[in-house]
Amino acid sequence: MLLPKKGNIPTPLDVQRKRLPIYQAKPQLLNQLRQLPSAILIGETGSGKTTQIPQYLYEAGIGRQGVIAITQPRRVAAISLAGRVAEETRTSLGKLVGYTVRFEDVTSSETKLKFMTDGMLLREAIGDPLMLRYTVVVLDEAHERTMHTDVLFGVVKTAQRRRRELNKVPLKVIVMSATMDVDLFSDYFNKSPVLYLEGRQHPIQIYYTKQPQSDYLQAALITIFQIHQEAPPSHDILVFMTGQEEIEALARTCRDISKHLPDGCGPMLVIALYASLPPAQQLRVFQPAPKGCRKVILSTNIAETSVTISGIKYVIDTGMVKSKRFNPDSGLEILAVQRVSKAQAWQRAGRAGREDSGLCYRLYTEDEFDKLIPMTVPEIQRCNLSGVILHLMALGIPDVLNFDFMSKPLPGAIHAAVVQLELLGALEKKEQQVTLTALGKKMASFPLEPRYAKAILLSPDFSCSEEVLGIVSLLSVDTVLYNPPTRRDEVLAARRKFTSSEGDHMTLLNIYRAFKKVSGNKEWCRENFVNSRNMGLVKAVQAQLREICLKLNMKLESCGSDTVSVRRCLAHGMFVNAAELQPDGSYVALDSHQSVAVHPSSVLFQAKPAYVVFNELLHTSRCYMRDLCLVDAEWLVDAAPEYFSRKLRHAKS
Ligand SMILES: Nc1ncnc2c1ncn2[C@@H]1O[C@H](COP(=O)(O)OP(=O)(O)OP(=O)(O)O)[C@@H](O)[C@H]1O
Repeated sequence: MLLPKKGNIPTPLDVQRKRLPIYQAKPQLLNQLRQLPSAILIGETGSGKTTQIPQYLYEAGIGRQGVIAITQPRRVAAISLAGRVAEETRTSLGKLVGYTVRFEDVTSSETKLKFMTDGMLLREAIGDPLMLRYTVVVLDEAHERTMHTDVLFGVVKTAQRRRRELNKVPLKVIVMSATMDVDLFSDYFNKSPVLYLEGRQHPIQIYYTKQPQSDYLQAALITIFQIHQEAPPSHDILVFMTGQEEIEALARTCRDISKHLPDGCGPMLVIALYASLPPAQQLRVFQPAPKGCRKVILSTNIAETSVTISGIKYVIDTGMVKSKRFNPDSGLEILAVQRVSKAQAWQRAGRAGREDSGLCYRLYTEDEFDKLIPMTVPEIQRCNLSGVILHLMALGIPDVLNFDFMSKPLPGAIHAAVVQLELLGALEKKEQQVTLTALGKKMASFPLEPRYAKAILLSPDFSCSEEVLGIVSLLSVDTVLYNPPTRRDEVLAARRKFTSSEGDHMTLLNIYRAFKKVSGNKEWCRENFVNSRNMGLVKAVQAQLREICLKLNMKLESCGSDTVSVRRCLAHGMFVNAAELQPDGSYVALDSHQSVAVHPSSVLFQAKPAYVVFNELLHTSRCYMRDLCLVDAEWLVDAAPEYFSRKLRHAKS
């Protein structure tokens, strides 16, 4: 039962639902959606697309034979939206309305409206490529163009076509966003009609800076406190920034400053929000601040789309985002801070004005805004594709190299991914035909990058599965260490106990072992600058990975103090990211021959070993390798003999 029975008194939520711009269009929308196999739906942020469309469909009996899936690029959105829709339908979460995200499934056999991350729907499709459980798939926030969303577009389109051919229950596809390239989407989904939703509920005032800002963090800090001094305390602030370290640092500064404000300035509750926070921690942003206290949320782009955080009146947009870029010539993926697109800027502004009128301060000039690219470049055109290709092969897509991508990956990127997967032993090429090997099939069972999956799968050969599982779990979480700049000497002293001359992976493993020895004792974590929340998440990830290993009948052993075995195993998984020390003290990435440097945060910053493997490249003033592990050249040659005999010779010549 979704709407109140006749005679029931409408609740404030019912009243709110009816005030949404989408409500006016409901009969007409349902009429069209009932007929159309696919539709593109465009409506302003906050018009009610995500929360209402699934309910409207269900109420009207559309797709009732199965489940209506609503995908979101981010888990925090999937969880909070499911909560909101459950509330609106007056049902308990997990019954009629549920959600599925990595590590969490809050659904039951009764669930008909299922919010999920696009990655989860993609994983489900491995076991059920026709998606027979679902009658409708709503692809929300399609403009985000994450790797998963783009692959999902193709997978959903294929499932829809195959179901028609096989005379199965049809699959309805609805693609939604406030900001997208409608022609591109419409063409891709067989010239689907585009439905436009008129109007927005609350106005949003946009302000630009008069001059370009050289230091957006400083500008953000000043803006936060200007608002804090002038606006009523119930008006909360949401600030968009680029990453965890920056957010934690600004949060500390805000907390410090807010202790010394003049009388008349109320208290401030500063909350950080970024992807690697444990889910419970992320959901704190949705709780109201105590009365008289202003909530200031410092967030990465994870709060950019779909979420409604009640109380937010002000949005401060630094205009910057940290995202990946891929160079298919070098095969290297780089994480870099860059300007947002116009679509992202509009989404950010759209987080204000959800419950009332809002204000958005853009910390850049109007001229700078005009120069932003209109749409975010799809991830598929700027990331390493090896994970996607592996996934598509596991889905049984016959001709992966010619997969029907909405936007074609860069020429060379697919080739680079295939070469990488061949090197890892996941694919074989026979007469132009690429097939998944037995190892590749196993690699695809892990929700991890192929190189980590490979290291885990090889770990029984080195009798070090427990250690490798621990390390991969540690790497799957943003950071488990606190590095407060004001307490640098204390941090260094505390870290020294765990520092391994064998590199960052082994150092992290030492810390993780010590953490487990004291059973995660909070006091110990504080003294050692360890983030106990993130460590808790590491344990959860490890448990999930262990479960997958057990399903694959792997023998999980610990190698105790034999760290050489662990490093050998890592070298076998991560050899594509290897670098060699040059006579002049610099490093060269062996795959691309690009010049790279050791990041100052690495324990190997001073040591300069001859060979290392690294996790990722970070591009700031230079191209830095982050998270390094000391390896022997012999192990690299062992891992990929032909490849390294070529590479090492080339690097030396
Ligand atoms: N968790 C919530 N708490 C309070 N109000 C909410 C919540 N979720 C949604 N709303 C209300 O419902 C409105 C519509 O939200 P909905 O997410 O459906 O919009 P949308 O059109 O999908 O926007 P967007 O494109 O920004 O995701 C919001 O503007 C807000 O007023």
